[in-house]
Parts: sequence; C-alpha cells; structure tokens
Amino acid sequence: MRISLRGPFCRVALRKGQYFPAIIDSAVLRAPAGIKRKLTTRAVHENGSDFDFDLFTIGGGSAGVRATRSSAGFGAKVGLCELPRALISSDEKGGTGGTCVLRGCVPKKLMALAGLFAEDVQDAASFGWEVDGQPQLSWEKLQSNKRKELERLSDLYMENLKKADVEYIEGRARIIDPNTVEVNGKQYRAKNILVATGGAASIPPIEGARDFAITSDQVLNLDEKPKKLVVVGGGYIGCEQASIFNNLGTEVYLIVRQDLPLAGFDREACAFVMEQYKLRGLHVYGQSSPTKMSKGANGKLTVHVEPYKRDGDPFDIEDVDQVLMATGRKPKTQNIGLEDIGVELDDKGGLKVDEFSRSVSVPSIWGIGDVTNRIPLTPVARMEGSALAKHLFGDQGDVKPDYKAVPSVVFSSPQLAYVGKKEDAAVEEYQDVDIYTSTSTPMKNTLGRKDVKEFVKVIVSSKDDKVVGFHMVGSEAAEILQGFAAALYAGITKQQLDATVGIHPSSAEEFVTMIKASRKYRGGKLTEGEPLKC
Ligand SMILES: Cc1cc2nc3c(=O)[nH]c(=O)nc-3n(C[C@H](O)[C@H](O)[C@H](O)COP(=O)(O)OP(=O)(O)OC[C@H]3O[C@@H](n4cnc5c(N)ncnc54)[C@H](O)[C@@H]3O)c2cc1C
Ligand SMILES: NC(=O)c1ccc[n+]([C@@H]2O[C@H](COP(=O)([O-])OP(=O)(O)OC[C@H]3O[C@@H](n4cnc5c(N)ncnc54)[C@H](O)[C@@H]3O)[C@@H](O)[C@H]2O)c1
Repeated sequence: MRISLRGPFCRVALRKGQYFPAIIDSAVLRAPAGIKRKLTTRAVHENGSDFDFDLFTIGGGSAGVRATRSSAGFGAKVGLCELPRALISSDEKGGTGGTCVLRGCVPKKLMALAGLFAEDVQDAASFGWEVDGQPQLSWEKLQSNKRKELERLSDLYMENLKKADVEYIEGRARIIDPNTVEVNGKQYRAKNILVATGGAASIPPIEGARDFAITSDQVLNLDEKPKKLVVVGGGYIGCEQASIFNNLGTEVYLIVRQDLPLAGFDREACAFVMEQYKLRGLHVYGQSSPTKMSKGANGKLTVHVEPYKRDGDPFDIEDVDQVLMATGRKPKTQNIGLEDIGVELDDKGGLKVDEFSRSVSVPSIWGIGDVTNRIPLTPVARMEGSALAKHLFGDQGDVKPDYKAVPSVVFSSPQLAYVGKKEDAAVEEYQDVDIYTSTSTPMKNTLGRKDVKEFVKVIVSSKDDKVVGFHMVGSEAAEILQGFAAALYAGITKQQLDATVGIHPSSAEEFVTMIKASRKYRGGKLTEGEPLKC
C-alpha cells in the first residue's frame, strides 16, 4: 500500500538530509491509513530553514523510547540522544532503556524474585519437602546474571530504535535554542524537541549522608551483600529495598518519618502491610528520621536517629554496612539548557507542561515521563509517550495522556497494590461510600506460616454503585490487580462485581465474594462499622 502526502512542502526525509518525492511506502514506515494530517508539516521549512528532524528526543528511557518509536511508526523523522551506558547513572552516564531497565523496575524485580525463593524454601518444608542443609545464595552469580539480562534488554531497546529508522546519537544533549540540540559539538535542528531525561535520586542534607550513604542505583549493584542495612525513607524504593534485602538474609532497619510507610497509599492497607513486614523480621521505625551518619575505624557506619515531630528518645544504629537513602527523586532538568531558553519549571524542578505534554512556556519543547513530575511510573511514561506521538503525528486529532485508572504496586514482600481511590479520598469526594474488606490466609501458607495474611479492600460510591477503588496486600497482588484495574477503568459496579463468578481456590476470588460492608459513610460521616484506627 502506498500513501501520498499533499501540500506545498510535499516531500519526505527518509534519511537525515535526504529528501524524496512525497510517495512513501507505508509498509516501511508502518504508518496507518490517514496519517497525512501532520506529516505534511514534517522536517520542512520554518523560518526559512530545513529541520533535520520532526522530533528530537533527549533521553532513551521508558518515555523517550516509546514516544520516539511510535512517532517513527507514524512516519516522522526522529532522532534520539542517550548517554553512554552504565549501571550507576550520573550527568555523563545513562544508557538506552533508562532507569526502568538498568536501575529500576527490572533489576529491582529480579532482586525481589531472588529473595522470594528464600520464602519458598521455607514454605516448601511445610509441604513435606526436605532440603539438606541451609540453601546458599551466590551473590556473585545473582549479580552477574542480572547484569547480563539488563545489558541484553538495553541492547534490545537500541536495536528496536534502529529498526524503527530512528537516528540514534550517543552523547550528552544540550538545548541551544527552541529548535536546536547540541550533542558532541554537533548541532541538530528539530521542529519539536522532546525532553525525556527522567529523574535521579535526591539526598537530603543529613550530616554524613553524601559521604557514606548510597542510592538505589548502588544498592542494586553491590559487590557484597550487606549484613546490616539501614534504609531511610518509607516510600516505594525504601519499602521495596528493605523487603528485598530482608528476604535475602540481611538485617534491615527501615526509618520512616510518618507513623506508617507509603504515604500515598490507603492507610488501612499500609497498616496491614507494615504488620506483615514486621512479621517477616524487618525492623520498622515510624516517626523517625536520621540526623547524622558517621564511619568508624573498622569501616562500619553508625546512624543517629531522632524522633520526627514527636517526643521520644534518639538512638543509634551501629555496625551498619550500608545506608540506603530512599528519600525521593528529582526531575533531571538542570544543565541541559532549559533555563537558558526560558523553559518554565515547577517548584520541584519538573518541566512544566500542559495536558498535551507541551512546555507551558516554549511551544517547540515537549516533556514526558519522570522529568515532568506527574506520575513517575514506567507504564505512565510509556502511555505519555504514545499519546504524544499520536498527538504530534497521528490522525486522531488532539490526544492527551489518560490518567483515569493508573494502578500502582509496591513490590515488597508482601506486595501492596491499588487502583483508584483510597478510603479517605473516596469519602471526601463521594461522601456516601461503602467499604468492603477481607483478611485471609493464602492457601500456600495454611500448612506452615499461618500468620502470613492477605488483605483486600473494595471501595464503592454508594449513590451510583460504582467501584472507585481496589486495594490488595498479598504475594500476587500485582498480578491480580491488573485485571481489576481494567474493570475499574471500564466503570464496573459493585453489583457487577458480585455477579462475577470467582476462581476457586484463589486469593483473587476474595474481590468478588464480599457481601457485607465493613464500614459505611453517609454525608462524609461514618454511619456503620468501626472507625479506622490508622
Ligand atoms: C529503584 C527504582 C525502582 C522502580 N521500580 C518501578 C516499578 O517497579 N514499576 C514502575 O512502573 N516504575 C518503577 N520505577 C520508576 C520508573 O523507573 C520510572 O518512572 C521510569 O523509568 C521513567 O522513565 P523516563 O523515561 O521518564 O526516565 P528514565 O528512564 O530515567 O530515562 C531518562 C533517560 O534520559 C537520559 N538522559 C538524561 N539526561 C540526558 C542528556 N542530557 N542527554 C542524553 N540523555 C540524557 C538518561 O540517561 C536516561 O536514560 C522505579 C524507579 C526506581 C529508581
Ligand atoms: N514499584 C514501583 O512502581 C516503584 C518502585 C520504585 C520507585 N517508583 C517510583 O519512583 C518514585 C521515587 O521513589 P522514592 O521511594 O524515592 O520516593 P517516594 O516519594 O515514594 O518516597 C520518599 C520517602 O522518603 C521520605 N523522606 C524524605 N526525606 C526524608 C528524611 N530526611 N528522613 C526520612 N525520610 C525521608 C518521604 O517521607 C517518603 O516517604 C516513586 O514516587 C515511584 O513513583 C515506583
């Protein structure tokens, strides 16, 4: 099939600097029918000069790669610049695949899976398996196999970009003017510049932290397994890493500023997951924050912890091998030229964009993924990338990212997953709300670790019977919640949920078998059931 482009600038740049008459083979470009609308404006005259690219992307992480490949799929001429590869990131090092592939989701999940085998061995004994001696973990083998897999994936990302006819440029990009990017001393002109530079760990000004503590990049690449680890910060990274190392046999101390970790999650689910962490031997200190860390002559660290916004005694954690600062991440918007061309940033340094991901101050600049400080998750970064490609080069008119039902999971042990509203937010928004909860022992644990429990919660807006939130704490919560996220997106009612036949025996069936509400709110006030204690 062939498609023709119309208009005065009816030509197409298939390779940088090479222009061809406007008949292109859509099979090569994989462009769906009817994409002509925006391609007629691609890589052509503006201010009297040709552009090298329709779109130039800075950053080859989840966001940048998706936007770039999708744009190329629509027939746009696209370039992408990424830093040379390294597992520990810096201003000069990065690598295709970005945080998710090289120092985020993927290595984290591999490490989490490694830790779960220890639990499995424990559970297997209650099913009659006899394992001779204590199973031993080869740290070196785990790290080396993990590294190979990350490199394989990163290479694959690069190959796929090249297959999609994207011009790949390795180096550090800097924006020179609203349509020019410089890499390795060479300038590239682009009609649109996409900033997808992600974020980096931020370390608060705690005495000794910059000298002695590590970030998530390093904790995923340690040469030796720490015997004793202090994790500062009760967010996603803090809870996941604390849990992972606890499962791998490290003595772990998790320091959390609030009473409960995971501030953005449902309080009842957080209280439940924290009990499960403690049950597995994790030391959790709530309402606490470290104020100092120092290194002794034996190379071991001491962490001084003070109560946070409460009375209480300070204490020291001694003989510590590593301190992980999991205290949040900052968008990477510095030293790439944004400030020089007047690109507006938000108060946390994120690139300020409108609902279509366009910079609010410089129209040729676009931003997606973690750099924009919206929802810093890989599937969201990808969704923003797809939406942008459609918006710029597709045939569906204006397209914006859809944040209607973004599910989220903490890959700790157990996992905590949710989609939709948490209880307090649902009550505030809908006023009349029914809460259904259930606690159970997973079948896998009925013969052994009986204190391992799972928790599910369904939140319903009672006026229209719509389910507005699903929450789960459990070993398979991530796998189970994905389907319920689709149901929530589609607007499922509680009646429809009740009419759904369960899968028996499973943990998932709890979601479709809860008949009686645990609590009810009317007019924003609790009218039935016990108030929440957390
Ligand atoms: C430890 C950890 C675990 C995580 N786990 C999960 C998870 O389980 N699930 C989930 O959904 N999300 C997870 N995340 C979040 C997820 O990794 C990010 O939301 C996602 O990677 C963001 O993608 P991005 O493309 O916006 O940024 P990034 O993936 O960070 O990509 C940005 C890229 O830009 C490059 N770059 C920066 N500056 C320049 C420059 N000047 N020139 C050229 N290139 C440049 C960088 O090298 C980098 O490769 C995790 C994050 C961390 C840190
Ligand atoms: N499974 C996942 O999807 C996953 C996993 C990891 C990261 N991520 C993404 O990456 C982002 C960053 O993760 P994160 O865990 O670094 O950030 P976060 O914002 O989730 O958590 C940071 C935590 O550090 C605490 N903190 C900050 N300063 C502190 C101090 N001085 N003392 C004690 N505690 C302090 C905060 O209260 C907060 O609880 C997340 O928002 C998430 O979107 C996702």
